[in-house]
Parts: sequence; structure tokens; C-alpha cells
Amino acid sequence: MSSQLQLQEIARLSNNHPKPAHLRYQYGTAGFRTLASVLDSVLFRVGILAGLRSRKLDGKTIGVMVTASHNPEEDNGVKLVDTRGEMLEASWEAHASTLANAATTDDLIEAIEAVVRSARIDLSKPARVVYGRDTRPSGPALVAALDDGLTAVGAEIRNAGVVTTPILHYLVRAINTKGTKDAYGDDSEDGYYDKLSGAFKRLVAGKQTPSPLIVDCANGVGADAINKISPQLGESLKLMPHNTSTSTPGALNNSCGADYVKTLQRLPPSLANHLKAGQRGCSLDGDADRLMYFYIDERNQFRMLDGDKIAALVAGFIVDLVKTANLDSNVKVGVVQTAYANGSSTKYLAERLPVRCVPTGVKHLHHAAERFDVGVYFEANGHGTVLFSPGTQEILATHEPTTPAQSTALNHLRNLTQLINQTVGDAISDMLLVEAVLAHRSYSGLEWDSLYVDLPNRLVKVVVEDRHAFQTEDAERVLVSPKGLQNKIDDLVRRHDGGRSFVRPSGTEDVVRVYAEAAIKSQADELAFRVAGLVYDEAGGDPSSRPREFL
Ligand SMILES: CC(=O)N[C@H]1[C@@H](OP(=O)(O)O)O[C@H](CO)[C@@H](O)[C@@H]1O
Ligand SMILES: [Mg+2]
Repeated sequence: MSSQLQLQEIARLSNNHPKPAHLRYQYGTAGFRTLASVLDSVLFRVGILAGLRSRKLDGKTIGVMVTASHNPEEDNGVKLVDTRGEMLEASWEAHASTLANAATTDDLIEAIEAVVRSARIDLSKPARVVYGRDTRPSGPALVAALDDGLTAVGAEIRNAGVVTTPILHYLVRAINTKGTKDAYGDDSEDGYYDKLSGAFKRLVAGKQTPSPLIVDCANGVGADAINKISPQLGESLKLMPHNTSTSTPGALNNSCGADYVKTLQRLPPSLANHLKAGQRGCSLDGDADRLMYFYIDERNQFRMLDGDKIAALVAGFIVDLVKTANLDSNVKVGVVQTAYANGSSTKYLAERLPVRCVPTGVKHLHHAAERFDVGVYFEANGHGTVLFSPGTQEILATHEPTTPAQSTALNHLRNLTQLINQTVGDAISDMLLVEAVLAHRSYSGLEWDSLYVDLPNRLVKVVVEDRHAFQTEDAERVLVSPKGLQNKIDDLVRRHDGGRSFVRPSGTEDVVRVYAEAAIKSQADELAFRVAGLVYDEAGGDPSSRPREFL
């Protein structure tokens, strides 16, 4: 078996990419992500794993994206994209961690042989991999290490260059469906811009041209994409890009971008003199897979429109189109959220359609959304998309409308399937989706915002000795360990009007997160800090370093 892997070549190249001793890597929610300076060996090994994954899947193309999204510029990361453009199958995450942690070249060779055996990989199959990276300065060197891994494993390589994460996902699906009845689009970056801009223009044809949209590009790769799609959108939507300094050291995600807006609930300072009262704008994150909207109201206040608001806007629109097209008896629309969704959004949505709550992390949302005919999913932080099941796409393609109104609604639905990047959350596709719905509804930011009123809420991090001592069930809404803590939280919640709170260990940081909401802001804050104090004490936190705001 191993005779078909060039073990000597792998060993020779591996010696150029030694693993730093004492470091342990984990393929987590977002792949490997840490300081760029310690990722060289990881990239080499991910190259090997990507080649093996492709061989396992009969030579279908696997994607590799080099990015650390909204993290600081000195970080970087890497994740694999499976053949339909979705996240890597969960069972292979362990293989990724095993290869990344092999101490020496000999250990690595052994680990590779173990993966080949346990995953029953037929090494006579070809390996094909497409990769891309964001604008981080550490990208080129890491891509060189990835290239070495791909060469070592004998993969056919396609370099997609500097692209957004969603474009890389698009490319993987487009390459693997090329020439089939499910062809996703031309397998090029231009193919992506053509597909999205074409669908957008068809959707808004005849509608009033919206006012120009300010786009905060987080000084990241989204700036390139916005600049490339702008001319294609022409008069249908005028984009005004800001924070486009992709080569200014230290600028990436610095006081700008979707994560800044969501976390601080604040306008990026660089936009302060640009966004006028009544005008809407949006922020992308560093790899353009998250989107936050906002506007300035008539009292000059900043108002944020987050992933929950996007879900409410989009789901409502699709439900109405399905009804108008007379398809509501065979196309069921549903929404997937996490416990972090604002309680008001859940209430608003649940009055209109089925809503499911799943654990944090895009893959949980994506899988749950696949179970609906049309599944709308968004995390409050602005990552999300809409999935149309194969059966639904078939219905949309073949249904014969009997009235002009039905025919128009059906065409809008068909165009939505083209506009929406169904592989993964995509800030640019989602931005065009929002703009299309606003144009159809004749909504300004204010009217969209008025769909429901957010409950005041607060997110607090608690540093504990061992966050793994915190275990949850019921989509992370109930703590089952440490024992008895949930009852105490329930008691606190009861004492706050409209209160809701839950506690879970973060999957990406070494902290426990506490979320609380209540009818008024002071109550939400109080509840959050009381629960945080409870968690801190329960976890045996040192009283002398107890954060002062904890109650
Ligand atoms: C409260 C919150 O925003 N959590 C984020 C964060 O996960 P944690 O497991 O909470 O650290 O990072 C995830 C990956 O980016 C994202 O999916 C999720 O929404
Ligand atoms: Mg991102």
C-alpha cells in the first residue's frame, strides 16, 4: 500500500518543516488557527491530508483555505473544504489533529500510514486540491509549506490565489460539479462574480435603485472582491468601499470589520464621518464570510442589524414568495439559530415558521438547515446562508405557474437560488441578498430594524481553571455539569424581568461564556454579571483576582 506513496519524498520535505516541540495543535471549529509563526509544519501536513482526502473521494477536488478570518493580523489558520464546498467531514478532523501533532518525521510517516489504513484509502486514485489564501502577510510563506505537502503527496495543485473564504468554497463545488446537471457555476473567480451579479440584477430589475451602500471591508480580502464585483453590478447597486488597505501593516480587522461591530456594538471609527443619518452600511470580516449591517437613525444613534435581523428579513421574504408562488404545501421553510440568537428574533420567527436551535458552530447550523426544504440559518455574529434542498430545486425548476403573480414569485425564487452561496455563509452574497429584499420590500434600515425590537443582552467571558468541567445539553441551553449550577442560574433568571441566561464553554477560546438578556439593559447586565460571578466561584476562581464587575 505505502509503496504508492513517495515516503522518501515525504520524509525529505517533512524535514524542511519540523514541528515545534511542546506545541499541541487542534483542528477545531474553524480548522487550525493560531499565531502564524508556529503554523509552518501544520500547513505542510494539511497539504498531505488534503491529498489523502481527495484520493479517498476518488480524486474529487478538495479545498484548502489559509485564513484566520477576524483574528488579529499576526494570526493565521487553515481549514479543509470537502467536495460539495462544505466543511470537512467531522471524522477527519481527528486525522488532521493526529498528523499535525506527530513529533518527528518518522512519527508523521507512521501517522500517515495509519490514516491510509483506517480510512481505507485507495492510493491508486488521483489527488486534486485547490487552495486560496486571504491577504495576511504570513500567507505566502504558509502557502509555500502547503505546496510542499501537496507535492510530497503527489497531488494535482490549483492555486486560486488571494480569495475570500466563500469564493474558495464556491470553486470547490463548481469544479466538482462541472459538466453535470448540478453544475454550480463556472469554476473561476469571474464565474462567481458573474453568477452573483447576474442573479442580483435579475432580482431587482424594475425596482427603485437603492441609495449607495457603504461597505467596510475590514482591510481584508473582501476589498478585492467588492472592487471586482462593483463594475458588474453597475447601476443596480452602488457600493462605497471603505477600509480597503489590504497591504498596510497592522490594518487588517483593526478597529473595523464585522466582529468589531458585533462585539462592541459600535460603528468603526473610520466610518464616523461617512455614514449619514438614515444611510445604511455593512461590515465584512477579514475573510468575507460574515456580515453585519447598521444605519444611523434620525437621532444620530448607531443601530446594528445583526445575523438575527438578517435571518428575520430573509426568511420572511422567502416565506412570502413561496406562498405567492402557490408552493407552500410542498416547500417548507425553516430557520436554524443558536442559543445566542436574540430572544425577540426567535419569538418573531417562531410566530411565522418552524425554528430550530442547535449548538454553536456553523457546521451544526448547516446540517440542521439541510433538513428543511428551504433552511435559513444565521449566527447572531452574521455568519449564515440559505439552503435549498435538491428536491426543492427540482420543484422550482419544473413547477408550472398558472398566474402571472405565481410566475413572478417563482422566478424570484429561482434567482435567489443563484444569488445565494449555498456552500457556506458569504458576506458578499448575503449583502446582495439583503439589498435585494430591501429593494422588494421598499425598506430603509429603520423599517427593517422595526421587524422586532432586540432584547438588551450581555455576553461575558469567565476565565476558569478547566472549562471542560462545564458540560451542556439541549443545544447548550442547560448546564449538566458542574452539578447544581443550573438550578442556581434558574433562580437568578427568575428574578430578572424577561430574563434568559445560559453558560457554555467556548470552542475557540479558553474561557466559559455567559450570555444573558432581559427586558431592560440594566437587568441584562446585572443578570450576566451575577451568573458570571456564580460561575467564577463555582469553578474555584481565586477570590483575590475575581473581576470587580462580577456580582
Ligand atoms: C458567541 C460567539 O459568537 N461564538 C462564536 C465563536 O465560538 P465559541 O465556541 O463561542 O468560541 O467562534 C465560532 C467560530 O468562528 C462562531 O461560530 C461562534 O458563533
Ligand atoms: Mg470569517
